[in-house]
Amino acid sequence: MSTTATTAAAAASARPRLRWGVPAYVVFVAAAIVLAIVVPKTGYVFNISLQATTYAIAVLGLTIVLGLCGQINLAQAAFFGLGAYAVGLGQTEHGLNFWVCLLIGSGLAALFGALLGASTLRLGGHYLAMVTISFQQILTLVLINWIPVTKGPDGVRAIPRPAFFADGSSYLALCIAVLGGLGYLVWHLRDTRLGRAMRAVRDNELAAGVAGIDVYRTKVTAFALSAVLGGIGGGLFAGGFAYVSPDQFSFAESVVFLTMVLLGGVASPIGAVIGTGLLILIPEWLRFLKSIPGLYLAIYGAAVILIVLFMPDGIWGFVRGQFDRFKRATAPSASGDALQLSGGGVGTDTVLEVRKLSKHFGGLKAVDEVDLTIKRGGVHALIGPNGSGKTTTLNVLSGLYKATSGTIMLNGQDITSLPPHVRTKAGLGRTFQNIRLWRSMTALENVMVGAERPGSPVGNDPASVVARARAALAFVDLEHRADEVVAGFSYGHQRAVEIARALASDPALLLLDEPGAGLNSSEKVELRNLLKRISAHGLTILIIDHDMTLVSEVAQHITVLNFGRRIADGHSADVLKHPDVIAAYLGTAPDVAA
Ligand SMILES: Nc1ncnc2c1ncn2[C@@H]1O[C@H](COP(=O)(O)OP(=O)(O)OP(=O)(O)O)[C@@H](O)[C@H]1O
Repeated sequence: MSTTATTAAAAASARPRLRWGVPAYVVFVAAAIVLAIVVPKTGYVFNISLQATTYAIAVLGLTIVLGLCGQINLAQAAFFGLGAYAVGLGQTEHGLNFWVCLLIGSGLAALFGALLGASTLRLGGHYLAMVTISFQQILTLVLINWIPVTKGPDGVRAIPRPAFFADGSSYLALCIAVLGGLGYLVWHLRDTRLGRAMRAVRDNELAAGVAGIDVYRTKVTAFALSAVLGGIGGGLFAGGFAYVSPDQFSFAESVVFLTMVLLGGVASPIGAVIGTGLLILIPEWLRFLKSIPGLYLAIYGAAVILIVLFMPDGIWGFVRGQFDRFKRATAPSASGDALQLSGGGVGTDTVLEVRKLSKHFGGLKAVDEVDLTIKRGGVHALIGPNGSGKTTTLNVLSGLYKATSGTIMLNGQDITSLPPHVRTKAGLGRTFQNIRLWRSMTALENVMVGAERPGSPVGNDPASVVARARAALAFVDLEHRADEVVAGFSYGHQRAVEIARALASDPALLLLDEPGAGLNSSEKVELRNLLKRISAHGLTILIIDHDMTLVSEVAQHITVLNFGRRIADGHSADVLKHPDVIAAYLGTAPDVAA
């Protein structure tokens, strides 16, 4: 996803919830419905209004898949078409009820949306865009060529509207009500567990997986939801215009949908509605120029380019930015509760048992038959010179790399072949050498995702999740910055939020990859105190760090790697005096010992 879209999302994340927001929204939608019913409309105004309303529903879908989840979808017109043809053919050919057809159309769109989302298992970025374009083209070809079923290029005519909404005004009012309802749901989706998971996937997929989010399922869900909205919009479109044909659902229309959401602002459903309205109205406003060949298109194109150029976050992103400048800071609320860390519960005194773990990259043995036993409680350090295999070991432990061979047992459970989010559920928490926060989200939202991991002690109760996240932030002395977007935090504070996110998940074992890297001396003192506090709460830590002062102060046990092999293991004081360790750190070739 683009940086600008992320910035827009950041601005949206930072906004305080307005108490008058919901009533104002309801009044606005109600007013639009009343207008649709009472104001007499010519056929022209009706057509424009109906097109804008049904298109806006489909564009809302893009707010989910692109705005929230960061996945490109260039097939929204195909889902729109699926809904439209289901309503058209279902009623005219099969005598089905309008609502049943709308349901079938949305269901079909959801199914194909999920299938398209399934391709994200292997594809992303440009390749994903190509897959969505291919799907769009296939659907267009099917609509044109499968004549016995789709009626081909002639399209489907005389599509009826549902009873009670047969006249234009009431049908338009129905469409506005559906748009209003769906817009409300999409607006609130971002603050649900699923919405936070989508935003986490958008901002940093790797961190999302390690925080316990099923990244793949989240993307598939985003695609399916987006497609459902496309299907509903298309179904209502078909009923409204009574006629559908393949050219209405071509790739060009998918590009129009995408332009609409980018123009209005991808981060918000309001942006989707604004973008849709404008892209439908601008050509109408410029209609008088059509007598001069080419001029109309040139001005239309220039207007869109100028808006995108000067408002990179879309029109609504720009407007929000102006409002946010005058926004008063909200007073942080206190959690009241101290963070509870169970330390992984009871069981054997061994938290992690690693046997003959290897990770090879081609001919390079980055980790070579390493044994590691971590006892419950206390701090265990994994040290070694640059390139000795420490981070690779952590990546294999947390499931980011597949082990070449060996076994990993966490609390007696074999986790060797589990995906990252399932290992997190099993009790692993971790931070990264290069901080991986979700930068457009607030500190609180980042930590809430940690608290929401599957199997977490707070379950699904939103109030408990917030309370635990606040308690975790208080633990790292950052509760006063809970509602700020983390992109503006200092390096030290970002590290602390990352640790709070891992703590909130109540892990059995906390893996910290060079938490001291990049910190100044006072931040290092704070880090040392924090590690001691965590350890005092009974949570077991495996830490990688190059700062031997920090390691010797906090760790009771040290394992040393060199060239991917374990060269020493034991109590800190003994290991730091070990001749092989001294040789490895001074650059002398070691005698490898088990
Ligand atoms: N994805 C990868 N593909 C190929 N080689 C890799 C990959 N990741 C790590 N390596 C190699 O594996 C070896 C161990 O790297 P690793 O990052 O685990 O070392 P490290 O001990 O963490 O080093 P540092 O202290 O500098 O972070 C290095 O030679 C590195 O180049």
